[in-house]
Amino acid sequence: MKQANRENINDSARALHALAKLMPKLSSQRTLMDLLQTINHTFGAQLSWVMMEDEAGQQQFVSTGELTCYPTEIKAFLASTLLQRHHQAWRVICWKENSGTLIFPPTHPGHTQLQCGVLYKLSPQHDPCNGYFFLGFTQPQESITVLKEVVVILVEKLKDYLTGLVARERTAKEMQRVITQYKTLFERAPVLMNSFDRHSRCVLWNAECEKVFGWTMAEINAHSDPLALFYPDPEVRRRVRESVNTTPLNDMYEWHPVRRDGVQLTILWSNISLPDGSILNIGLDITARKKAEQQLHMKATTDDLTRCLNRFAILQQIGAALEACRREQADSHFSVMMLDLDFFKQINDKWGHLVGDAALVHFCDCLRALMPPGSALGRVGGEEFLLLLPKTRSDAAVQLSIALRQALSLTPLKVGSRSLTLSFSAGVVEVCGKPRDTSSLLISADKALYDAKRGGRGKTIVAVDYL
Ligand SMILES: Nc1nc2c(ncn2[C@@H]2O[C@H](COP(=O)(O)OP(=O)(O)OP(=O)(O)O)[C@@H](O)[C@H]2O)c(=O)[nH]1
Repeated sequence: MKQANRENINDSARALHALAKLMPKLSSQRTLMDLLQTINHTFGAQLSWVMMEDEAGQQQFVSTGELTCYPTEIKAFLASTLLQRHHQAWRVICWKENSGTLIFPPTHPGHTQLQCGVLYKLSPQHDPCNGYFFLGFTQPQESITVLKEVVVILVEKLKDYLTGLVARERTAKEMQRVITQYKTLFERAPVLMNSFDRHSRCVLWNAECEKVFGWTMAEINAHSDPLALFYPDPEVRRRVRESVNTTPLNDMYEWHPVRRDGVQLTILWSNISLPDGSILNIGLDITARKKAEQQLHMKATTDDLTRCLNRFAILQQIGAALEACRREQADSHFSVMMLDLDFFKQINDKWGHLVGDAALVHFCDCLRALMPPGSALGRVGGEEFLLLLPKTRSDAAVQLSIALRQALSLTPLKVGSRSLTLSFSAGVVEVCGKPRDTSSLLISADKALYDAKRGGRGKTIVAVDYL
């Protein structure tokens, strides 16, 4: 009897010693599986498991040891009549023998192998750490009642870890949810989003970027200077780099990066420099919108037949030239020439309306070929045109009209096998010093043109009254 008591005391001492050694290892840095393995190893157990349930009813089951067991077996065991009957009452239960018959079905090796076990109910329901802890042995444990007490102390300590674990998992889940949300937003947003680190390596490149530019992130990073793929001109690259701001801007800047196939795009970019030296770029591809706007502007300012400016657009340009002259800007003198095809009604009547149209186009083509850079041609009426010649004196304008007459006679309009030589009259107004307004300028040009017509057509007259 004394011998048995001494052995019991030794067992208790061993168990307490093991517990003391184990305590420092219950570090929150380890995984639950690691912890259970350490517990098994410390107490010489062949099975340990933890079954936990969170507020959402989601169960987590971790088991380790020489004996394998599954959540279904444990659930059935926990729901067993005995445990349910004592649902409220018990905190810790220990089985001295045949605990395997309670837990495992007869076909499971653990059914006969598992002898002793201690089951601990972690906390009441709805506690953040709600669940069960089990420690089992395949060998009979003389000191099982001592182990039961040791498990009580152990689990109290373990609970701190498990509570932390539950909180960490909840935070991790929430973070994962937020990350997934942002990732989805980043990936699927119909805006361009990318980021480059401080070594100019692309670290983020969303699906819209790949779709719009045609490059994958790997392809971009294979290039020594990824920015050069989009902006081949070093000067433009320098300006792009300079545009990066440390704070997000309300305004976005318009840039014209090149697509993989060489097509130039119009993108509105907001480039933000982040504290770690990386750059986040958010952009909007407005290439199609810009093109539509340009087409609309073209339509609103161009004459359909001759492709020169329409009345509204050429008068606007003449108005702007007068305005510059009014502000006495250097080199703001200019000439305006009003041109009108001679006997155009007869061309229509003799050759037909289509040939009349072709004559108008031919006349404009010949004139365009001679126009100095910066000048503008507009159609103001049926066969009447206005030519704006910046920094041009009236004698140079007259010379231009002479050159045009030569060109028209050298290259008559071909109509089948026949040729049609066009003739025109013109009135020139030179503007320098303090000008008047557009309408008085046009009246002067019109008068000069009228004089040219009355004087026999095919000539150019300079309006002297305007000078
Ligand atoms: N084919 C064609 N004819 C046009 C167009 N617009 C105006 N016309 C015609 O141009 C002719 C202009 O005739 P007029 O104003 O008498 O001038 P003109 O015959 O050139 O005579 P002068 O200017 O005095 O030399 C008219 O018959 C108009 O119908 C056009 O877009 N296409």
